[in-house]
Order: sequence, then structure tokens, then C-alpha cells
Amino acid sequence: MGITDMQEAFYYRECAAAHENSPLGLHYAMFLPTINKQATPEQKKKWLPLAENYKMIGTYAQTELGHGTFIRGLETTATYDPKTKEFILDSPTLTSKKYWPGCLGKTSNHCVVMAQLYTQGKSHGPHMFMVQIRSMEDHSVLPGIEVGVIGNKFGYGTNDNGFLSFDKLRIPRENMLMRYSQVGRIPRENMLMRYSQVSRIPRENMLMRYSQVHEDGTYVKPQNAKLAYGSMVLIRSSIVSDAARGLAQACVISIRYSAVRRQTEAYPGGEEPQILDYQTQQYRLFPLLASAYSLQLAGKYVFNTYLEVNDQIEKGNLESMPELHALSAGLKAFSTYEASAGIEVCRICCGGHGYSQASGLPKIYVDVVPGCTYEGENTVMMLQTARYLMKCYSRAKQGQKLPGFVQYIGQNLNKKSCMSEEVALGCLVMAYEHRAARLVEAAAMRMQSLIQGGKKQHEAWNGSSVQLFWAAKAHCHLFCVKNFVDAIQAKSLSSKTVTVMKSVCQLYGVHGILENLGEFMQDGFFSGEQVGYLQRKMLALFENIRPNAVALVDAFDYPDMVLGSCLGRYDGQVYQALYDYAKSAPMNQTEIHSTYYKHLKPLINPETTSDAMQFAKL
Ligand SMILES: CC(C)(COP(=O)(O)OP(=O)(O)OC[C@H]1O[C@@H](n2cnc3c(N)ncnc32)[C@H](O)[C@@H]1OP(=O)(O)O)[C@@H](O)C(=O)NCCC(=O)NCCSC(=O)CCCCCCCCCCCCCCC(=O)O
Ligand SMILES: Cc1cc2nc3c(=O)[nH]c(=O)nc-3n(C[C@H](O)[C@H](O)[C@H](O)COP(=O)(O)OP(=O)(O)OC[C@H]3O[C@@H](n4cnc5c(N)ncnc54)[C@H](O)[C@@H]3O)c2cc1C
Repeated sequence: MGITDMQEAFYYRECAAAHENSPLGLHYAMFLPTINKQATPEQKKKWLPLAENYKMIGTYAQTELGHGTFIRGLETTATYDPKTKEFILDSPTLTSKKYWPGCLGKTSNHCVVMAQLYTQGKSHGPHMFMVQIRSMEDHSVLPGIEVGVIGNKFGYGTNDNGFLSFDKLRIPRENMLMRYSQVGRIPRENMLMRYSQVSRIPRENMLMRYSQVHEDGTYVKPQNAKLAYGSMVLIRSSIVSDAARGLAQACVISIRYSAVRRQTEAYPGGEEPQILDYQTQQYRLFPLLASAYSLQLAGKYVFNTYLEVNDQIEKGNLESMPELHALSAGLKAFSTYEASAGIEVCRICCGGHGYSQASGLPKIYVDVVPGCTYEGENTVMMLQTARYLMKCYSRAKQGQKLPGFVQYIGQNLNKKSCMSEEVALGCLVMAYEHRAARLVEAAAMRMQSLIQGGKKQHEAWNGSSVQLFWAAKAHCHLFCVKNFVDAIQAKSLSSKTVTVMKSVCQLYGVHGILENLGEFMQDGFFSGEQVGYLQRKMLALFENIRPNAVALVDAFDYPDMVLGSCLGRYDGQVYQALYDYAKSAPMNQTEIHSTYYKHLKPLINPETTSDAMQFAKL
């Protein structure tokens, strides 16, 4: 295709086969990026041309039967043999078998494998290794390897998620993925000087930047062990846009359909209204439309932040890694939770036709919902964000200035909402900041009281993890609201567009408060009267958005071929499309289905069973 931008390439493939989940998905999403981000220049020179020209087709094999979340608990081992200058890969237990990696069972002939590195009798934690698993001549499985598919799943039918295990497989030392130091463009000899504390070894073997294993097996620690987690941070930063796209497409389908579908006479003898005119339909769909816009903006922000921080990391400046990790982990969880729940509501809003594959909605749902699990199970990701927020809280209490998006933490909580009938965007942001600051403080206080009560750190952590989860969720929600408001206020949009988008942004903020009212009212921040303002404003916003609802989904500009939906067609010819879809069903290609003779006929006409037996023998 010649498209170099990862997101553009992904969207191009989506247009060609929307939500089909290509058997090369992991090759693009994780195998190529891992080589790009974690391999040395020499390794990139060797592997990238092969991978970019589909000689090497690969995946990212990290998760095992027994471990997915806890990477440091992975059991696959890579033990360095200085005599032969090789790593010996082994799956010592049943639970150490790799399990789940996409495109692994039948498609890939290589994979990057996360394994526990052992050298000179010591463990150095999880590292990435390039492993060939099938012949590049005839695709046969190589000796010392067992590989296959894991069987049917909830969705992802076109992706051969697989299992993989090693029986003392030897790979060359050069196959440990390590990128040379990126400290600017320092001369090569300085690079060597920077990391090699033991001996100078030929550059092509030098395993630099994150860590290295010298020929004699000496291991040099990386600048930060989490750099090896870089591919996951990249995908988490991408998943936010992916989730937003799924929700936006579901909104296009359900809102266009709701403008076409008429049901139930509004009054005796009256005409049946468009179901989009029912306030309850607006209550379910319009906040999701607002959420789709909000998550698209959040996805752009977090991916751009990833690019900026990754650029810094490439130069050796790891300062913003913790903030990027907290942002990408939290927003990945928040966006996939919101999108998955929202797509299901869109499906239900389409009635029976929403349950048909013809609607395109089931396919979107099963493609987006695993995002709550893969690339970091959502609860675990929220708790990673909470871990960062707790650190920020203690820094705030020590009077330290906080970076970027966490400056609200530690603020004075003895204030009331400025909310008036007008429901100003600034008052909405203030409400979300107050809620998040209060929940961060409550979680920190809970931890503190448990520790003061004699609990160990890990016991206090687990004993506070529900409140930590609430705090992280509120932090992500604040991010999305504030990012949306900033975009509206910063954008040089035409006055008409600003008016329409301001209503959408207001609805996102108002609806989020009303759906989480307890967290906003628990400390009296809002009065009952102010809640009344919000409830009336929400209903008024439905009326305000209704005339532009179809235009707001058209603005996402998804072609019919991407939506793959009889309900969401741009021309609105829903019923003809549904009928044509039904007529084209394979079972309708014969008037009597073959199973009639074998199963029904003996019931209906037992006297003619012999005919059935004859047919059964066909
Ligand atoms: C993070 C973990 C849960 C825990 O890790 P550890 O145990 O090692 O760390 P600690 O919890 O002890 O914390 C120590 C310390 O480290 C910091 N930390 C942790 N992680 C990171 C990180 N990544 N970066 C920076 N710092 C990090 C942490 O904050 C602590 O710091 P402090 O001590 O200072 O507090 C870890 O175990 C973990 O990550 N687990 C999750 C495992 C996981 O994610 N697995 C994924 C496997 S691969 C997979 O699932 C692939 C799925 C398929 C993907 C295909 C999707 C394609 C669709 C999307 C692509 C779209 C592209 C187009 C985009 C578009 O649409 O536009
Ligand atoms: C469609 C799909 C595609 C995938 N593709 C790949 C791939 O290409 N490559 C790959 O390596 N992996 C892949 N995976 C695996 C995926 O990354 C893991 O499933 C994911 O990381 C979650 O780990 P787990 O399955 O072990 O769940 P667990 O970690 O066992 O989670 C189970 C439950 O335990 C809870 N839990 C776990 N740890 C904690 C904790 N510390 N605190 C609180 N609660 C906790 C979780 O919140 C969750 O509710 C894929 C998975 C799916 C579904």
C-alpha cells in the first residue's frame, strides 16, 4: 500500500475488511512495531525487509496459559549458553505454554517471544526474543516447537489465536531484541562506552539500550526495565481511537436507523413517529454520540502524546514514561469499557433488526469488546493508573508541582459547585475535577488508615483497590471531559459548528454527572437545585441535538462498505436491504432444506420414512 503511518494503514485495512480482524493483524499491530522499537539497527536491517515484504510473518507471543496480566510471572525461559553463544528457549510447565497470541496458530512463521532471561545462573526478568516457528520454505513447524490454534472464541473468528511451546529450542544470541542506546546520535564508540562496562564486543552483537548480554553471558541492566513493555504502551495508545471508532460506527448505524424506523402511533389515528423522536431513544443514543466524539478526541491526544514521549525515550529521556503509562493504561480501559457498553446499547435501540448480523452491530461489538481484556485487562490497567495517582497525591501533599493533567490533585475540596441554569462548560470541568480530586484523596486516606492500622503495604493496597479503581475511572472521565471542552474552546470552528458541538460537549458532561450522581453529591458539592438544572439541561439538549443528529453521525464519514449495515445505509433504504439480505441467505438457495428428509419428514409423515432413509444415504 505504501502507507507508512500506522493508524492510516490500519484504517485503510479497516475499509477493505471492516472488523474482520485479519490473520495478519498482529503482524501489523505488534510484530512490526516491536522490531521497529525494540530491535538494534543491525537487527532492523536484517529483519525489517523480510517482515515488510511478508517473508517473515509474525505475532507477539507473551501471554501464557497461566499468566497474562502478571508479566513478571511468565514461565517461558531463555537461558544463555556462553559456550555456543545461544539462548535456549523452554516451556518448563503446562502453564508456561504461550496461549492467545493472535495469528499464531497457523499464520505466523515467526514471533517475538517474551521470556524470562537467565544468564550466569541469574534471572533478569522478561525480555523479548525473535523466534522462527515455521519454515519459510514450506511453512512446516520447526523442531522443538509445538504450535496450533486455541479453538473457537467469543468472536475474532478470522484470527487464528494460538498456543505455542518450546522444548529446549536454541536461538542465536543476536535474536534477543535490544535496541542500541538512543542517547541522541552519539558516536558508536561512545555507545559502547556508555553501556559496556565489561568488555568491548563487536557492535553487531552489542545488545544495547535497554539491556545486553555479552558473549561471556555478562548481563548489563537496562535504563528502565519497563522499556521492554513499550509495544504494549503503543497499542494501548492506539486502542483508544479503535474503541472510539467502534462506538462512532455503532452510533451511525443506530441513529440513522432511528431516523428511518417508525413505530407506534403517537396518538390514536396519528402517524407513527420516527423512533428518534422518542425521548427515551434520545436519552440512550445521544450521550453515546457525545461519547464517541469525546473518545475520538481522547484517542488523538493519547496517540500524539505517545509519539512525543516515545521520541523523548528514543533520545534517552525517560522522564515522561510514568505519565504516558498512566494515561495510556487508564484511557485504554476507560474507552473500551465505554465503547463496549455503548455499542450494546446501540444494538438494543435497533430492536430485532439490531440482533441480525445484517445490522453490522454484532460484528462491531465482538471486535471492540475484547479490548477490555487484551493489551492489559481493564481493571488492572485502571489500578496502574491509580498507582500513579497515589504518587501524585503524596507529591502534592509535599507541596511539589504536579505535571500536566494531574494538577487538580490535592486541591482544596471545601468548595461548592458554580453550576447555574446555563450549565457553563467551565462549571462542568470544575465538577469533574472536584470529583476526581475527592476520590483520589479518599483512596489515599483509605490506604493510609489501613497502614496506620497495621496492614502491610500490599494488604492496604488490596483493601483500597475498589476506591483506587473509582479514583482512576474518575481521573480518566475528567480527562475526556476537559479534553473535549478544550477542543471546543480552542478550535477555530464556524459559529454554527461551535454551537452544535458545544451542545454535544455539554451533553457529554451533564450526562456523565447524572449517571454518577452519588460521586458528585457525596460531599455536598452539588445542591439538589443544581441537580435539577442538570436534569432540565439534559432534556433541553436532546431537543437541541435532535435536528442535527443525523448530520452529526454523517460527519464521521464512514462509507457503507465500512459500516457493513443494512440499518445504517446512507440512502436509508433499510427494508429493501434487509429483504435482499434475507433472500441471499445460503439456506434460501433451495426451497426445501436437505435436513427435512432426515429429521422432519419422519415426524410429519412417518409412513414414508423409507424415503427419508434413502435420502439419508445420499
Ligand atoms: C503493568 C503490569 C500490570 C505490572 O507490571 P510489573 O509487575 O512489571 O510492574 P509493577 O506493577 O510492579 O510496577 C512497577 C513500576 O513499573 C511501572 N510500569 C509498569 N508498566 C509500565 C509501562 N508499560 N511503562 C512505564 N512504566 C511502567 C509502574 O508504574 C511502576 O512504577 P512505580 O514503581 O513508579 O509506581 C504488567 O504486568 C502489564 O503490563 N500487564 C498487562 C499485560 C499485557 O498488557 N498483555 C498484553 C499482551 S499482547 C496482547 O494482548 C495483544 C492483543 C491484540 C492487540 C491487537 C489490537 C489491534 C487493535 C488496536 C490497534 C489499532 C491501530 C490503529 C489505531 C487507530 O484506530 O487509529
Ligand atoms: C482476543 C484476544 C487477543 C489476544 N491477543 C494476544 C496476543 O496477540 N498476544 C498476547 O501475548 N496475548 C494476547 N491476548 C491475551 C491478553 O493479553 C490477556 O488475556 C490479558 O493480558 C489478560 O490476562 P489474563 O487473560 O491472564 O487475565 P487475568 O490476569 O487472569 O485476569 C482475570 C481477572 O483477574 C483480575 N486480576 C488479575 N490481576 C489482578 C491484579 N493484580 N489486581 C486486581 N485484579 C487482578 C483481572 O482484573 C480479571 O478480572 C489476547 C486476548 C484476547 C481475548
